[in-house]
Amino acid sequence: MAGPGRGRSARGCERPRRAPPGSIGRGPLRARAARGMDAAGLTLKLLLLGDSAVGKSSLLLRFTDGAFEPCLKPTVGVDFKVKKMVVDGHAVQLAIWDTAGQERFRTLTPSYYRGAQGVVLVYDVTRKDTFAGLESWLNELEMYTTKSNTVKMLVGNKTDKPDREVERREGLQFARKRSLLFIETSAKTQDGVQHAFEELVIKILQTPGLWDKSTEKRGVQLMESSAQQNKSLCGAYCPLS
Ligand SMILES: Nc1nc2c(ncn2[C@@H]2O[C@H](COP(=O)(O)OP(=O)(O)OP(=O)(O)O)[C@@H](O)[C@H]2O)c(=O)[nH]1
Repeated sequence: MAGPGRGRSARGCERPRRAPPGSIGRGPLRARAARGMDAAGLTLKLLLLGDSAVGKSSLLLRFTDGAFEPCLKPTVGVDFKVKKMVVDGHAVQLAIWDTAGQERFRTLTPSYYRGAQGVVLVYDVTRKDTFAGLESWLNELEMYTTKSNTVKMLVGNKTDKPDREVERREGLQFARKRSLLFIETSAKTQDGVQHAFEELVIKILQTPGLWDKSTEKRGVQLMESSAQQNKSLCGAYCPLS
């Protein structure tokens, strides 16, 4: 059965994963938080969730660096990247958390979820088990999320591959049933990737109470030591100094 941490491996390559230039990478977190609002405007916390190897890190890499790596190793613990964008005239800074799909690498679960305004829930359209696992991820989300109105987007990834096991209409149906935004993507060809994050941010900005100043005090400092990852993950805001 699929679900948090139970997805089968679908990588087929073992080359070590390198952090791309400019990335905060999979090692120690190097970001420092300041205040909730800064010159870049508002900072929003987004999470990537889904079974192992569905392409969460690849979507993040494509979105933040415009790159794709055919051989990525599993995320261990948590990765974190920042991306600035202007959406509907609003300058926003996205603090995007990439979580490990494999259970054995998931050590900080409740902290990931705290204060997230948006969640990208990813499955692989060529692996039915990752689609079946969505319910477990939604249950986990319900258990740990601290905001009742967190915006959720369902993403069916790897549409470039020929061996599809989940049809678009199945994804759409599931998303409708669970009140999720929905889009299909390919991190490889970049199809739909920018659109997915833009739509999510637009919806967050349209949701009253999700990003207003009352949550500004939640900003915390992210330390350089990897040991600190356990203790000081972001709240609603994670601005960098
Ligand atoms: N063809 C194709 N391959 C992809 C796509 N997205 C990711 N991959 C490949 O799928 C494998 C797994 O991708 P990752 O991005 O590491 O998956 P993940 O969900 O972050 O995995 P965990 O870190 O274990 O949770 C990698 O070898 C990627 O290159 C895609 O859109 N198309």
